[in-house]
Amino acid sequence: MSTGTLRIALVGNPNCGKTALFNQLTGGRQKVANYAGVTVERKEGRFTAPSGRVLQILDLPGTYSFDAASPDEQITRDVLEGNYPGEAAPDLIICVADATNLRLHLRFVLEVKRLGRPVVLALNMMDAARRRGIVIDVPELQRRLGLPVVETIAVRRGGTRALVERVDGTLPEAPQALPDDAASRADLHAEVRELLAATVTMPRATAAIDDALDRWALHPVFGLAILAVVMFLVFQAVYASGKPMSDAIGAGFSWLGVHVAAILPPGPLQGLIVSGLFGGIGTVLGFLPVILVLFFFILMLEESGYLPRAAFLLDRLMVSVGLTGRSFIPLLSSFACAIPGIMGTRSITDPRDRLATILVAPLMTCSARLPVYALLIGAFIPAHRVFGVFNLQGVVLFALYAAGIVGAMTVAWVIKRIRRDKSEHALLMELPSYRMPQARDVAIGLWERGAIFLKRLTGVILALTVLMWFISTFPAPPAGATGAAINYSFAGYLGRFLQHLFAPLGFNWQISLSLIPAFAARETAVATLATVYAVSGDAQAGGLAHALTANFSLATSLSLLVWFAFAPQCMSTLAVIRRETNSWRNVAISFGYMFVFAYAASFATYQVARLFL
Ligand SMILES: Nc1nc2c(ncn2[C@@H]2O[C@H](COP(=O)(O)OP(=O)(O)OP(=O)(O)O)[C@@H](O)[C@H]2O)c(=O)[nH]1
Ligand SMILES: [Mg+2]
Repeated sequence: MSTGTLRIALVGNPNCGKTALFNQLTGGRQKVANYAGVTVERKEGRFTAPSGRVLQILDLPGTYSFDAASPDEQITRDVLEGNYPGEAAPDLIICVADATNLRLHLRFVLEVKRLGRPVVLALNMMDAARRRGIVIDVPELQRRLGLPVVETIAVRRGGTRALVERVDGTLPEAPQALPDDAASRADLHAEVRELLAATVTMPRATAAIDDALDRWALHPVFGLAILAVVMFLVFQAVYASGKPMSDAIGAGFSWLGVHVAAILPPGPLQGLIVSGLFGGIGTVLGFLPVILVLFFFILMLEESGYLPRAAFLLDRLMVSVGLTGRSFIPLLSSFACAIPGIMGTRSITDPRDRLATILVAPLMTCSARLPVYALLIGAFIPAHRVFGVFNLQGVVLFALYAAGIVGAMTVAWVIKRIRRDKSEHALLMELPSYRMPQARDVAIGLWERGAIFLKRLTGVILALTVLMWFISTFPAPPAGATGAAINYSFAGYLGRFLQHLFAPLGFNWQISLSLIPAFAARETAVATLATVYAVSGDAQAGGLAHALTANFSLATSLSLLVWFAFAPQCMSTLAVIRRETNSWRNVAISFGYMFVFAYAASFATYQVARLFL
């Protein structure tokens, strides 16, 4: 048996389970979800096969055809042909096909075969195929295709054994390379039909249970009602289950802070630990459960197969404002963070639709804003019941998310008005089968989210918080000063300077100051307010929420919530816009319109709220 690294690429139609296979083989933790276009970048992993040979596996974005139309499909094609910069063509291609949907997937298998490179076909999702009574004559398929064919179940432990054995053996012989042009591609349909007739017995075209569910989920009226109820319940659940856990953690840190303060000698070190670390970082950390609960629901939706249905339902609405149904999933990913959302737009073929989606994605409420929202809502919005069942705080949170969505639709509509090309593109989107979410995938997703949050917390947020503590504490007030010490610090001066700009929005100098680090990482606004009020001694009794109610009016707090809904989103998002669109102009447009939008909306909110509240 030969040694040395064998380089293997995983290819196939979107949503056939390539990434699930990759994770199973390499122990990786890449994102798996039940819709097309999850993977948009090449990802590499390796493992050692039983023979001792190292296998290097490349997970690639799904591809419908080599007529590569979208940027992510182009990557796949370049890698396979050895045209990807700095990378030789792979030694072996594992072509993955969804066994429940061979009619669609076999066509791509034939295209891959024409490349004339060694290929193994993995018939994945065999569990689902068997459940539906689909019978595949594997030896016959293998003979007709002239390629080794193995069955796999990527989501089951041991479900890839046959594949590993095949790949670990001798390299299959390369099929004959054939020219790849439009005329010969047309023949592929006939070839697929023949193969199917000879090797696959389908009891029925689609699963009866999917059809029954879709009659409701895709219904033009009930479908939308179901979608609205699902989203609304998610936010209620986030509030009902996440908030008590967050409060408990927050209370734990205040308690710790008080006790640690008693041990440490008074002085700057005590200040840094109590105000900066326990006050600032502890407060932000408290919001981890809220974030995880939200993601739990998003992951369940992603895995169940419901999301593409929602995209389908909303397509008409999205097209009418100048987006496409394809924008739905990137926009939904932006609830986590605009960065993966903007990268997810790579699966949108039309450059114009893609740019519109990139420009509005930052208006979706990212999880970094959740601590800011939760803090202000907790401090200012009473936990009344609405209609006896709903929590008013949950309703306000839902409204803020809705404001982001409505804002995005409005901006997209304006973009549509401005541009000259008004053509619309029909949505051709595959609806995957409904699936029970896999505990492992949900766990991986939650773990990743938690890790990202903690990494931010101990990295950029910690650094900014310490910096903010420093400028709030130094220079010390001059001898004989009468005001609070913080008024004489750098932070005091800087905050008061910025307040000139933000006073019309009802922001005091502390808020104005907190907007600066928030531009690097949203959550830091919370940490900064916590630190600033802790340094000035206001937050000691009753915690930050108490200090806020004592220092802000309800009008100010509403204005601040609105600001965070629309404000120019963080520096890293702007950097990704620059990278993905390769244009500084788009960065400037994005920053500029969001600043004006947020300023105007907060101004209106503050002035109106002041009149009525
Ligand atoms: N029942 C079953 N589900 C599977 C199997 N393999 C993958 N899945 C599910 O299929 C869905 C798609 O899996 P992914 O691994 O994200 O698919 P992908 O091919 O990487 O998709 P793209 O990155 O969009 O091209 C997920 O919901 C998986 O849990 C399998 O063998 N059996
Ligand atoms: Mg994938």
